[in-house]
Amino acid sequence: MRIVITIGGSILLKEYDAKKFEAYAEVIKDMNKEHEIFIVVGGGRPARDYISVVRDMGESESICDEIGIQVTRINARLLQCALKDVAYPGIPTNFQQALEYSSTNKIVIMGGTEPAHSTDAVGSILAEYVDADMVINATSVDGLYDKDPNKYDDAKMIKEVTADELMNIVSSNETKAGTYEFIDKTAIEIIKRSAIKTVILNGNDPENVKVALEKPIGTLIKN
Ligand SMILES: Nc1ncnc2c1ncn2[C@@H]1O[C@H](COP(=O)(O)OP(=O)(O)OP(=O)(O)O)[C@@H](O)[C@H]1O
Ligand SMILES: O=c1ccn([C@@H]2O[C@H](COP(=O)(O)O)[C@@H](O)[C@H]2O)c(=O)[nH]1
Repeated sequence: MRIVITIGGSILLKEYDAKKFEAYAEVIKDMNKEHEIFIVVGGGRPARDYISVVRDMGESESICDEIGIQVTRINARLLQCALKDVAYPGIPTNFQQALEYSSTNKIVIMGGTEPAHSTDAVGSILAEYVDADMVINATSVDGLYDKDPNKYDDAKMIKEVTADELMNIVSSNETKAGTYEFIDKTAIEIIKRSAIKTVILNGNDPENVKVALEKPIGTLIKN
């Protein structure tokens, strides 16, 4: 299978050390024996911190997004370091480059592309562009809930959802730089039109990404 894995910066940089990058590198190398893997890395806390500094300077949301993109590319570079020579040694800045780099049979890792969406959208567009079979979105919660589980104790997890239902749940979310929480609307629109199987799961344990290939885990976005 051709698989796009999006990994939240919130997971990789939770402890600010090499361990999570190295743990992901092992899982990705293992999956790469049987599958063709593309990775998209998010910005996490560092992206939010930098965006906040630039916003305080009065810069536009697009400039704030651009700073966020730079951070996602640094995070992608860190994962590339952990994967060593099984990863392609460049970070694509667009989808055509990603496809070109993949022709080397190396694992392609990228961050953001252009302003006004999150790396979740990058993962969905990349999956459509390279005709992937599946997207695995590794985030910091077990999956989609009917409301933010970090704010509401009674939030209930949802195991399956359509793109339209998901859009309703996140419809009130903000669309400012660094605030594309959980999943953004662009990502959902692409998932809907491409109909590529997408699973959102808890990536704090990298092994969960492998589990998604074997059995239901997290939230499945169905057609
Ligand atoms: N309905 C919801 N279901 C699940 N999580 C939600 C929901 N609404 C908001 N959230 C929040 O979304 C967060 C996960 O998304 P977030 O964008 O922080 O992480 P990420 O995509 O994994 O990483 P990053 O964007 O930092 O690279 C959770 O911490 C949770 O609090
Ligand atoms: O293609 C992209 C990717 C990211 N951004 C901006 O960067 C931050 C961090 O990315 P996350 O995926 O949310 O971790 C994001 O909030 C955007 O502000 C972007 O504009 N375009």
